[in-house]
Amino acid sequence: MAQMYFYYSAMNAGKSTTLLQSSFNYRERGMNPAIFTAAIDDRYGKGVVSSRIGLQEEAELFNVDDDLFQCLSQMHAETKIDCVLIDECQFLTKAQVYQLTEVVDKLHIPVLCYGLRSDFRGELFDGSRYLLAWADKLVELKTICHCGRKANMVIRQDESGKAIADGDQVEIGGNDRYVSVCRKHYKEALEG
Ligand SMILES: Nc1ncnc2c1ncn2[C@@H]1O[C@H](COP(=O)(O)OP(=O)(O)O)[C@@H](O)[C@H]1O
Ligand SMILES: Cc1cn([C@H]2C[C@H](O)[C@@H](COP(=O)(O)O)O2)c(=O)[nH]c1=O
Ligand SMILES: [Zn+2]
Repeated sequence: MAQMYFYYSAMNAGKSTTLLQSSFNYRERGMNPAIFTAAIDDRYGKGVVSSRIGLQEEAELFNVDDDLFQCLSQMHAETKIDCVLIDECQFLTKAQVYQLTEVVDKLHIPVLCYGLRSDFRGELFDGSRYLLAWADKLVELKTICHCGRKANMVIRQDESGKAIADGDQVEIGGNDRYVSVCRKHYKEALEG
């Protein structure tokens, strides 16, 4: 039976790498994965899933207004899709997470979503909120803080490296703007 998976972590934990490994795995068995990533995350150029380890693959883009059930139904009717892989799934809307559950329940295609659980303020992203609520399987991917503990929080830094407490939820960036840390060091960084 097809299921929906949410692979979540802080930044720099290997989410994109794991997605690209899954894609390779499907392809080497002669199957056809459909890969999507957020249009707003253009760090490596548009329409590509890219991991820090150097792997890359082309991807379809999702915008907040896209109906992913309609889009995937159409793609599946043209060429059979064996699984759906979504990177940066924290940027999905509530409606899109619902549409992806329809892909699982009506089209019987497994959907594997990869993304952040929480933002730099420790708040859930909308996509993550509904994936945590509706996914069949929740899988935590781990990265480590400078102290050796599991890093489950992310600090956003200013130009001088100081932790920022407030701001827009979405600000695209990489290791230059964000650092994954454990909860203890997250609190210490914000307390200054
Ligand atoms: N050259 C490298 N060789 C092996 N691992 C690397 C290399 N460069 C980065 N990494 C590791 O890759 C991981 C980040 O992978 P990535 O898929 O980009 O993460 P995420 O999508 O979760 O932000 C980190 O654990 C980092 O240490
Ligand atoms: C914590 C946090 C992150 N983002 C952005 C920054 C990146 O563009 C992505 C996450 O990238 P990953 O390495 O693939 O995990 O999300 C953001 O907009 N707001 C935040 O609070
Ligand atoms: Zn720590």
